[in-house]
Amino acid sequence: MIEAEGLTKHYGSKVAVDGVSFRVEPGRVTGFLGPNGAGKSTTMRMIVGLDTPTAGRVTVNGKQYAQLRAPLHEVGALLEAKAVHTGRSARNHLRALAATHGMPTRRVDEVIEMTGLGSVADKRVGGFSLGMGQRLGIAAALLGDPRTVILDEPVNGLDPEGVKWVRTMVRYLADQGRTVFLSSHLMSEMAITADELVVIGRGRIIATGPVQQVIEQTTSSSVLVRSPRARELADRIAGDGVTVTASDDVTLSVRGLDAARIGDLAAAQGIALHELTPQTASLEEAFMTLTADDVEYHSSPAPQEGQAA
Ligand SMILES: Nc1ncnc2c1ncn2[C@@H]1O[C@H](COP(=O)(O)OP(=O)(O)OP(=O)(O)O)[C@@H](O)[C@H]1O
Repeated sequence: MIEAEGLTKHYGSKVAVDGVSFRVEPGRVTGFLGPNGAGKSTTMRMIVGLDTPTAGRVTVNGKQYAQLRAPLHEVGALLEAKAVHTGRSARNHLRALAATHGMPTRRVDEVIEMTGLGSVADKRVGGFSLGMGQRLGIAAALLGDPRTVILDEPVNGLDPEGVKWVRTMVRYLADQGRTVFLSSHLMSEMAITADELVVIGRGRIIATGPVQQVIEQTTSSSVLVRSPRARELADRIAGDGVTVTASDDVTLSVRGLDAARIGDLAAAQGIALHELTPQTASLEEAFMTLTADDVEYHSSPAPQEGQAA
């Protein structure tokens, strides 16, 4: 279990993480989701003691990282998808890590097996593809058989097979009862991979909870309506809690009323409908809605939705 309380990090005048509180439970895959620069890496670095909080605290199984007696058995982390530039083989790289931390050599063979590195374990790490490098990073994170696994953007730059492998791996680790916390800036990926979400923007928590719940809370569905008397219909139904956007003379997008109610209201007015289609926002749209005000740099100004014509 990871618990953050009012966790804050300033770099000079820059507020990278701004009073975040959240819990990451064991036996679940928890996605840490946010746009670039949101504060994910900084938060993860604080969890494993690589950065010191300016305020607040974060604990793993009730203790701050520095207080853990055997940190590598408690927490394993893959923090940067950096290639290991070494002429060593993967096996020797892992053996060196294991020896440094007093772990048995047989554990190296186990993690090589777990991460599917068997066929390349004796090849030079310097020649590894990004995908193989990620597997090696995960193998290193798992060396201490940690109860908590933290992976920063583990699927970044991977091909579809590599992405699928990471997904299967984190599920396997969570099913073993471990706490699994992985970051991503991709909602679509997290929706498939994670059970729970912690969504962050500009250093602040925007949403937490089961994936489906976060999506439903964010996704405001609308109804596409076509009618030859669209403007008249818009005037009749727009009002408290109902937003009507006209894209042309015959087409409306209605929020705040379901399709059946719009159909009934139109029928009561004798207004013919040529189309009545519920629209559900995609996952990416839900994420964009969540983080719209929180991305550090907009590539272009966010479009404004117009009110009823
Ligand atoms: N060492 C540092 N010194 C100054 N500013 C930093 C430092 N590390 C991070 N920042 C800033 O803090 C903010 C949060 O960065 P962080 O890397 O934690 O975000 P992130 O969500 O992991 O994004 P990304 O996916 O782009 O890495 C950014 O504005 C970043 O520029």
